[in-house]
Order: sequence, then structure tokens, then C-alpha cells
Amino acid sequence: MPLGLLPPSEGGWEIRAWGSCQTPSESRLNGDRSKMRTSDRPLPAFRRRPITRAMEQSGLTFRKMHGLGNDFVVVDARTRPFDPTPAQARRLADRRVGVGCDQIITIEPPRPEHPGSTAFMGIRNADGGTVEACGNATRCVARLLMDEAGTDRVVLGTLAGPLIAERADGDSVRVDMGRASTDAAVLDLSHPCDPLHLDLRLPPFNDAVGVSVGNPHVVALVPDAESVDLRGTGPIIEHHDLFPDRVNAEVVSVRPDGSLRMRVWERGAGITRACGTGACAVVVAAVIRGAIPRQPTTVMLDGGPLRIDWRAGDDHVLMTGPVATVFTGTLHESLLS
Ligand SMILES: N[C@H](CCC[C@H](N)C(=O)O)C(=O)O
Repeated sequence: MPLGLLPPSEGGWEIRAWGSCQTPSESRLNGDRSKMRTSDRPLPAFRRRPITRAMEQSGLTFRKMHGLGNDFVVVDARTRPFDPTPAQARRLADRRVGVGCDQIITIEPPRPEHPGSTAFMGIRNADGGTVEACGNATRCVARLLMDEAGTDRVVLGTLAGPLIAERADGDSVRVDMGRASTDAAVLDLSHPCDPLHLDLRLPPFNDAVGVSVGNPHVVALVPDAESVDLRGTGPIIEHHDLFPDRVNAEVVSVRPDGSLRMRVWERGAGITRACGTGACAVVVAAVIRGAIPRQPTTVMLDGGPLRIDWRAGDDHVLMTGPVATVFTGTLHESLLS
């Protein structure tokens, strides 16, 4: 179906599609509207407005970033509030009609409950749900804030609490993701059971480990993570009634060199190329089950490796990995209508 350009004026107009017989004639492009055939319904006001003005109107710039392919739309909301509704978040995350991402991240003013923090990071999944933690996004935002301030360390507030991030070698960032927990109350399980041996009745999650890294994860240790039908089992596990707020689901196997291979079905986002909190959870689960020793471990995700250290003594999990910025842009106001 050929696309036709409305006559250009004030910086260009919206592109609309015509039926096959309605490609714009020469006369239309010369502004002769007599032969112009458009739908009989007039366009709504903001759709008539030149695209450039509509985008200036929204004034909402964003940065597209990712950590190992787990991708984010990052909006700096410190001077101009941005609090998308679930529906707006879903549209923004949509890879066809929006910008497209796994999570929408807002950088907000610091909150009093996180003394010493530089900013607060809001996290919304692609399905519009607000969540507590996002490891890959924490590295991305921490890097932005450290570059902005010219520092090597930053404290970032999240719903899971304050997180300390530091520059690591090269372009990497190390984040102290806080204390991992396998406590049933922290995992908010809907009925009493042993978080170290959860039977979700669906292999391989019929003997799984529940781990909280600020957000809930259920981890299945398997002989070969590549061979699990995660697209089939993931959504069922995500919505299992043991987790009233749903759950992230990971499968993990130990590789001959002692590193881990992990794949993830993320709550509210589906299969992603990487999940920082998930990588923390699988190391904790593998150590608890005696599958690996408690030492810094490389976790290989679809998008690449993360270095995870479940520190003895305080049970904090340190995650080190890369950060990337892909492009910046401005949101058209129709996206937020
Ligand atoms: N990709 C994120 C995890 C997002 C977690 C989210 N899917 C949830 O509902 O908890 C990470 O790097 O940790």
C-alpha cells in the first residue's frame, strides 16, 4: 500500500497511508486540493499539527539504552515530571507503535527515604506494571549520573531500596544489588512452603528455588538451559498462584568451566536477552543447591556475560556488566494521549 505525503508546510506533516487507488496525484503535491481525496472524517486537531510542533509540544526527550540487550527507554523526569499510566507505558514499550523496550525507566528527584542518593529510579515493565528492581537498568542510569557529575560512585534510590554503583574496568559498572533473600515472607508466597524446594508442578520448576533480589525470582537448575521450552513454561510460571504479584522465572545450568548459562522469562516483559536481578538470583540458587562454590561467577545470558559475586558476610550481591546508549529521541504527544 503506497504511502502518500500530505503537502509539506511548517516543517512537514503527518505521513498517512491511502488505499491502492488513492496515491496522491501530482496536483495534490502542488497543493491542488480539488482532486485530493482524503477520508471524509477530518483529522483530530493534534494530528493536523505539524509533527515537529507536536513533538516540541511534548518536549519529552528519551534515551534508548541497554544492558546486554535488555533494553530501556530512559526518561529524565527530574525537572519535568513523567508518570506514564500503565496504558501509556505499554504503548511506549510497544516495538511497532512505540519506541520499544523491555522496561521504561524514569530518573526522578531523590527521595528522603534514601539519604545520600542522587536520584530515584522508577521502573515499569513493558506490560505497564511497576516493579522494584532492575539490575541492567541500574547500571545504565548509574553510568548516566556518574558521567553527568564526573564521579566514580553514585547512590540510586529504587523501590527495593538504595543501591550503590561504581565505575568498573572499561565501560562496565558494578552495582551492589543489596541483600538477596530466600525468606518466604520476603518472597511474599501465597501459602507456606519451603522456598528452597518449590514445587510449581510444571517441570523443570517442580523443584525450584525462590530468591528475592528486591524483586521475586524462581530459579530451576537444569542439565541444559538451552533445551528448556521457556516460551511455553515461562508465562505459566510467571502467573503461578504461589506469587500474588507474579514472578520472574529463570533456568540455569552449570557449564564445564564452572560458569553458569541462564535464560529468563521476565515478569511483565517475557523472554529478554538479559536480566541483572535474574543473574543475581541464579548464582544464589546455584550456591545454595551446592552446584557451584560461593565465589565470583560469570553468568552467560543470551545477550552476553555478567559477573556476579554473592558476598559472604552480608549476603549482598555485586553485579558487574556493560552499559550501552543507542539513540536519543523526542516522544510525539500522540504517544501520551
Ligand atoms: N531486566 C531487569 C529485571 C526486571 C525485572 C522485572 N521483569 C520484574 O518484574 O521484576 C534486570 O535487569 O534486573
